[in-house]
Amino acid sequence: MPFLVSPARFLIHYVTQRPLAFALLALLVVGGSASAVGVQYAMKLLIDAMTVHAPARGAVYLALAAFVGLVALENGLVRGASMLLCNITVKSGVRIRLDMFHYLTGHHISFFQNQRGGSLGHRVGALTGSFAALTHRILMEITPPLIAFGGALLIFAAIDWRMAAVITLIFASASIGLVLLGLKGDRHHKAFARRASESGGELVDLVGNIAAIKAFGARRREAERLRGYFEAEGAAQRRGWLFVERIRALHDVALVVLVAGALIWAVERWAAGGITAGDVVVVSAMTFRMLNGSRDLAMALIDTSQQFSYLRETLEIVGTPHALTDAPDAVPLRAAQGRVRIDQVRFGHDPERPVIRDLSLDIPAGQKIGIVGPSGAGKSTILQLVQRLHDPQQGRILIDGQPIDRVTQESLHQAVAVVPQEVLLFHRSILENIRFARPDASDAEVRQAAEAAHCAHFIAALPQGYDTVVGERGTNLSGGQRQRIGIARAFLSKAPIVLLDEATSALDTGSEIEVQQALEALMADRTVLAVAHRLSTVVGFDRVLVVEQGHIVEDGPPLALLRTGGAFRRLWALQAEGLDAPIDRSVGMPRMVAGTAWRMLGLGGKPPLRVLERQVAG
Ligand SMILES: Nc1ncnc2c1ncn2[C@@H]1O[C@H](COP(=O)(O)OP(=O)(O)OP(=O)(O)O)[C@@H](O)[C@H]1O
Repeated sequence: MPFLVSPARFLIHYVTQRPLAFALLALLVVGGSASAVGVQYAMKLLIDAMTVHAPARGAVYLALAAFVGLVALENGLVRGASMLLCNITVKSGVRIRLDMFHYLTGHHISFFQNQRGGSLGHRVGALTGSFAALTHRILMEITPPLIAFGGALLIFAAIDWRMAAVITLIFASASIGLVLLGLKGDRHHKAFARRASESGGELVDLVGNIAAIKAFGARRREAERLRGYFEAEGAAQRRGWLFVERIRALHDVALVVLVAGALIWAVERWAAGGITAGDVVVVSAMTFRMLNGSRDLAMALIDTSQQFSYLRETLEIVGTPHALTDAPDAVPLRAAQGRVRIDQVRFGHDPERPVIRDLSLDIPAGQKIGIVGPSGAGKSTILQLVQRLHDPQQGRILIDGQPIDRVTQESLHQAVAVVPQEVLLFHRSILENIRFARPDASDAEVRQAAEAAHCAHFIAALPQGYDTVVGERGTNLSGGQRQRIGIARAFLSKAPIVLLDEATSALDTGSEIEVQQALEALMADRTVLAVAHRLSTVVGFDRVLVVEQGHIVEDGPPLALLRTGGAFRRLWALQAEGLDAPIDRSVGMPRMVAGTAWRMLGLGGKPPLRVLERQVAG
């Protein structure tokens, strides 16, 4: 979005979205301010009509009618402007936040990893606030005193040009002096904004980690830590606030002196017969109004400048160009079969230090591939590359013959279902959470997916069944239940390609059996790439890749690899030692996994661990 590059373009973009409304608003503001000037002049006419030697009732009532009429007009126009501004601000606020949500969610995943979620949310809200504040300041606080000043100048010039000149000088020097002084306080306001963002982010972080706070009995300790943030924010706020109050006080002193001076001068001129009593009233009223106006104008200008710098700072973060975009001629992916081809791919988060080196791989549609290897070898990165979460520095990836960087990211993500280790759930009902994978799915389809993913049983036991709200990030469900909801989503999505990233490694024995069964059902008829630490979970797959330092060091059917005694065999031997370990010593559930592997191998009867070992060892 090009308008995110500068505050001025941001403002202009949203003002020009509603040209008629803003034009009408400007008319109302100008009309209201001009009426306010007219009120002052009508007051002079009224006093003059009353203080001539033989007052004519008609002239007095005419002036009175003009005075009252203008007061009513001014108030009517100002109220109309306020109501219209309220309407525009609310509508623009909705639009800005939706635009920002759309833009933000287009950022690369690493953008969010480097930001605090709470702080980003705060900033999106603040953009709306800045737009509202700036339109209000410019239209309601800067325009009226400028028009009042122009009108007053005309009236003063009609009475005495010297007075007009003096008043101009006073108004201009008071406004400019205040703005210059006020801008010196900018550092206080910036410090306050920074502290407020820090303490807001800290609070969001704490609420997000409430389970850890309770688990470690850290409420008191964290409240003390939070006190530090709040007090620092409070001190910064006090410094900025008091700075503004000192400027206001200075202005008040100047105001008293200047109003008194103008009034004495006007009275002297009246005594000398130079001006009328009405002139005296209008001079004193307008001087007072203008000096007050100069303070309001200066404050509004200072605030506008602060809002601009805050807006600029926010846009620099939120408006960062997207790192990964759809190609201009991108078309939706037509993924019917789910064949995946990785062709000479080289990728590194830092291009100088590749994580994946010259990786080539052809996965026919429907094939199930297990990716194993030591930690940090690049296994998850391969899955990320297939989802186009990163673009390789060299080579390309194709799905059903279409390069994934030439298709829309949305269609790609719809063709690839991911079941991660930690399934992310929304604070919504189970039904909505499963349906998230395909919003147009009927209730019956959602239920079918849940049944296929072995969820139906535990959902039926929940208080409101499918309508049960799962709690923030699904905390009301167990890890295994969350995992099966993730699998139900993948079922519902009908994606021909499924990526499993350590989908079972965090589960206990009981959960793993259910999840494993759900996964087996999901994998049927789909192309599967599964990263697994537990080798037994991939022993029934068509093919296993052993990845080391971004290379494929072995590729073949798991049993054949086990017999040849290479890298997979070595990894297996290492884990097989754990198979005989007692359950409570083992991490997870080796015995159960071995059982699953036994079934996957199509071997009947009881899966004795040593027998399994011997079987795969040939
Ligand atoms: N966002 C990132 N920025 C920089 N380096 C990263 C990032 N994510 C991963 N890496 C690095 O890339 C390498 C491969 O990571 P990857 O997660 O693919 O390994 P893995 O084989 O899946 O490991 P594990 O089995 O421990 O999950 C690691 O050295 C890791 O530190």
